Amino acid sequence: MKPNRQPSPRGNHEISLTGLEESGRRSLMSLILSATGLTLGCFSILQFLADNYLFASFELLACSVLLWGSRGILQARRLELWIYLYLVPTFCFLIYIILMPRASATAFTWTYLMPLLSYLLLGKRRGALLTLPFICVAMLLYFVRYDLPLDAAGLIDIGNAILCGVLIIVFVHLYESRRAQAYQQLEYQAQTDPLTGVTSRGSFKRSLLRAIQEAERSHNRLVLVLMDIDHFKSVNDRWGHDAGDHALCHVCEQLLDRLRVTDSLGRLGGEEFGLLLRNTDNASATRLVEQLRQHIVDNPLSYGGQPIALSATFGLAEWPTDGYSTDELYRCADRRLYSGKHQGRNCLINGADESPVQARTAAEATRQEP
Ligand SMILES: Nc1nc2c(ncn2[C@@H]2O[C@H](COP(=O)(O)OP(=O)(O)OP(=O)(O)O)[C@@H](O)[C@H]2O)c(=O)[nH]1
Repeated sequence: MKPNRQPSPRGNHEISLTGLEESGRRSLMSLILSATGLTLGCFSILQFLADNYLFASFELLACSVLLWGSRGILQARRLELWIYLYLVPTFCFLIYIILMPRASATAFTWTYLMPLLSYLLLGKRRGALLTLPFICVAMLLYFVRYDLPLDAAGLIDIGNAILCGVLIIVFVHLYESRRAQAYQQLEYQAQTDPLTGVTSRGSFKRSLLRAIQEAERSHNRLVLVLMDIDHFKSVNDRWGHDAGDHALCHVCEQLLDRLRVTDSLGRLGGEEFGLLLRNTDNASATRLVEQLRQHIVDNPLSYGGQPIALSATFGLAEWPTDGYSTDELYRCADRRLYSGKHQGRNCLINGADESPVQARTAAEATRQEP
């Protein structure tokens, strides 16, 4: 029943990846920076007590930078770059504490943080790519540094260290795969109207905002069209709610058949839809919407072998002529849509005089007749 095709790319998936997922990563990164900063703060006190002043001062400095960064990262522009700038020096430092002159024999346990941090902050693929070389080097250096005997006790020590590291990597890899899948599903559900499969209201409005921002930069025009199916209540009343649901999907299919891949279609609620037509002006959009309107009329829904006639009314607003902000543009298209409803439905209103395009076209044709 769902239309299986949406014009693509819709822009919304991009938004989601840098939206839901990124905001999660951002707050996680902030938390990790605070935790690392506080840990280093504690260690700097211990280093001071151990008269290791140089190291203590370095840790205190790093602690201040990290605590400051934990706030800054919430607004930072290039999140991924900052993640690498945090992870690579941290991993180098974790390796260094295995090698430093008076290092504790248990210092290598810190290397187990590597897979956790990189998978959580970079995801599965990039997390694995960053972790593996660092953890291999760390293990190698540890074994060289401590020269473990190859008797039973030494082999058990080596086995413990390696097995624990491998298990952490496997678990974190599995966890991150599941988490990424769950995020994708969540994003899809948040962006998609479950009945028709077209973009949801929230996602459509975000697309409109982004399209306006892009149009501001590129000095292109764009058109917002609001569409409402006519007398939809009587479809439900006469044929039943299931027929109404089929009618909604059917209309979406008719629209998607004709839209360009750069256009977007969203369900704004009930039987009202929004069309976002990028890089186009009022005149070209009017031609397209007229075709869409006619296409819906010409293709009634076949339900249980019976044809159900459908039609829709459209209100069109062009950016920036009819409104500059999303709200202004939306209000203008909405006013025209309801003006079309009052003027008899099954029509398109595209201009300030608020008369249906069809009526004007027919009047012009009559005037041109000899
Ligand atoms: N089947 C079905 N009906 C829905 C859905 N969402 C809203 N509706 C129905 O859509 C109908 C909308 O009715 P009205 O707002 O009166 O609009 P209309 O009958 O289309 O009249 P006009 O818009 O003035 O042409 C209501 O009966 C809602 O119950 C849905 O998801 N499925």
